[in-house]
Amino acid sequence: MGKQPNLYSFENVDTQLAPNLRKYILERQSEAFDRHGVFRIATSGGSLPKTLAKALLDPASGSSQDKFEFGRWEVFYADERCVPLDHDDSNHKLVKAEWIDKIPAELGQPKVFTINEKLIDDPQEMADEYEKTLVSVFASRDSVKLPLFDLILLGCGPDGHTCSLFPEHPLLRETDAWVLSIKDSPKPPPGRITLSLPVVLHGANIAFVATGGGKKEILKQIFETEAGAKLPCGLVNNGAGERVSWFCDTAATEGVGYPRRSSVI
Ligand SMILES: O=C(O)[C@H](O)[C@@H](O)[C@H](O)[C@H](O)COP(=O)(O)O
Repeated sequence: MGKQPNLYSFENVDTQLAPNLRKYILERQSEAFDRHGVFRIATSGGSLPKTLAKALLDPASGSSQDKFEFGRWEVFYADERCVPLDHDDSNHKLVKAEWIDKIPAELGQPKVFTINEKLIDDPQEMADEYEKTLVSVFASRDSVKLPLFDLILLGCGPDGHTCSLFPEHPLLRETDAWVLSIKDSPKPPPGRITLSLPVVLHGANIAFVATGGGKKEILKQIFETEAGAKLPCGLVNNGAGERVSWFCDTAATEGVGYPRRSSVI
């Protein structure tokens, strides 16, 4: 398939998608440790954290020799809602409840970079501060043009959005800032911060997780139409090519003509 994104499609999420996603993430972890001794990931919210939890923590998903070393992970948010960290709309609250809080002590604890909840009324200020956090971790903006995440884990909205980058929104044209704010998100809540498209495209690896029949129409558009290629998910596919992998179930890929793979090699 050359420089094209990989589209993996599995009959079953628990017994097939999760173990394959586990294998994929273990490989990315090992590459990252070789690269710089830590594994830097960014994650979205939505339905992703629940599926991710199955890949990361369900013993049925892999052999005991293959271990995640969470103590060497740094976890960032690809997008976050401007709400307190204990609010039901918080992506951090969801991610924490789904897997971070469930990590067995012997596997270590990741370092998690949350938003500053004191800034929830000022999304731009929050985005600027989160960008400063990235700058402090990924070195100065002067020397590093874009932060290099080892893995960016994303969802795909029914309208083709990803992170909090929505179709035809002016934020898609932002080329300077690493972290952007949005006050008019079509998906509630309206105030959010998000990684910019150039930061997402720069990721060493980008994985989408999209499951269920509710995703099939948008996947057909993204993979098969010119209009779909211009949606945020399509822009990631086109901009990052073979660094992009989609982990889907057959309900989501039904009718998609693009070549599908059934296991991570
Ligand atoms: O804050 C959010 O809403 C998410 O981070 C968002 O980017 C999500 O990943 C997509 O909307 C897909 O969500 P679903 O997987 O629930 O459809």
